[in-house]
Amino acid sequence: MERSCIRSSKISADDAIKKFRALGLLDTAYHIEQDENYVYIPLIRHIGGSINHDFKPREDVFTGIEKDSERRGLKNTGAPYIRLGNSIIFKSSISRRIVYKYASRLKVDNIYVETGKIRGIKREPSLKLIYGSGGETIVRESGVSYIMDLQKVMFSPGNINTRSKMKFIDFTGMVILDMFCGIGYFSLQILKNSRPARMVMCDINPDSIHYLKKNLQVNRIKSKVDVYTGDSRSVLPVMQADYIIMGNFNSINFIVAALLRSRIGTQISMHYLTPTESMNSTQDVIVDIARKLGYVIECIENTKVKSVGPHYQHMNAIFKVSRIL
Ligand SMILES: C[S@@+](CC[C@H](N)C(=O)[O-])C[C@H]1O[C@@H](n2cnc3c(N)ncnc32)[C@H](O)[C@@H]1O
Repeated sequence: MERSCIRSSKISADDAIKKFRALGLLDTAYHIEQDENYVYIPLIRHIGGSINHDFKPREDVFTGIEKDSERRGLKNTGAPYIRLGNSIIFKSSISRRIVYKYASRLKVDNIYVETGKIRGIKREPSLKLIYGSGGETIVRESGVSYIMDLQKVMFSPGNINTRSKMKFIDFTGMVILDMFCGIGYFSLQILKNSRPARMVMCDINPDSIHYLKKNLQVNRIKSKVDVYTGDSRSVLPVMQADYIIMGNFNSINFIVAALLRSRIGTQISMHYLTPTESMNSTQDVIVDIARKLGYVIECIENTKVKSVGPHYQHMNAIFKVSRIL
């Protein structure tokens, strides 16, 4: 259905959505949509700079299912779920008798229910398959296909902006180290859009490495890549990287391994979890830790990725090594 909307670049979409929600202009009856380059934010009316876009109404799925289910006296319709490619994940249990309706209306192959938290350092999801045969899910995002088994490896839809941001940076000719590569969340965007001289990738979860290798093939990556399975503090080779990606909430515990593989000018993109009240100061603590280890680093960017629960923030800071003492 044609609606007014603001077309935003992926990098600024989060801020724009927040702004229009705060102004009461976001039309929540429609899905926010995206294509290769832009995010389309539905608005309740025309404003300066808005354009028309064909949106899918949110109610389609729910109204139909709710009507059917009410007639049959069934509960938990309209339960929150997230969609990842050809699969959906319900946050809480749902009557098995209406599950197939979601499958047919949303045209998905697999339906899972979250049974607990993401487990351990390998970040293994706790998902129960309640519809379909499971196995591989394919998520297409910003021109990259991510293949994975959602019961074996995690995929955070909330990190979309940080992943797609990678495609706007030119990494041509650089040596990149991805210390927690997973299935290639960040590095596939880089490899698809730039031609680094070398990409060294590591993850401790063998299932992630299995899907990473598959994703490198499916996305026809031609650059030189070296893949390591194990703890990035112990299995990584001696090297000097131009850019280091640390996509792990505990990256602070890996700072020695990262600094040892840096040189003057290296940029380190570090993800970390911090209490909300420290979200603008934790980066200074990291600078101090590096200093004590003999590395002068400066924080050149510190951005919020997403809120994690009511009191914590997932942040991404970029540090530049300016001196080695
Ligand atoms: C939070 S996940 C990455 C999520 C991802 N950034 C996204 O966008 O969805 C962190 C990854 O670090 C890996 N990991 C944890 N400890 C590790 C270690 N010591 N060495 C290497 N990889 C590790 C996990 O297996 C997991 O794949």
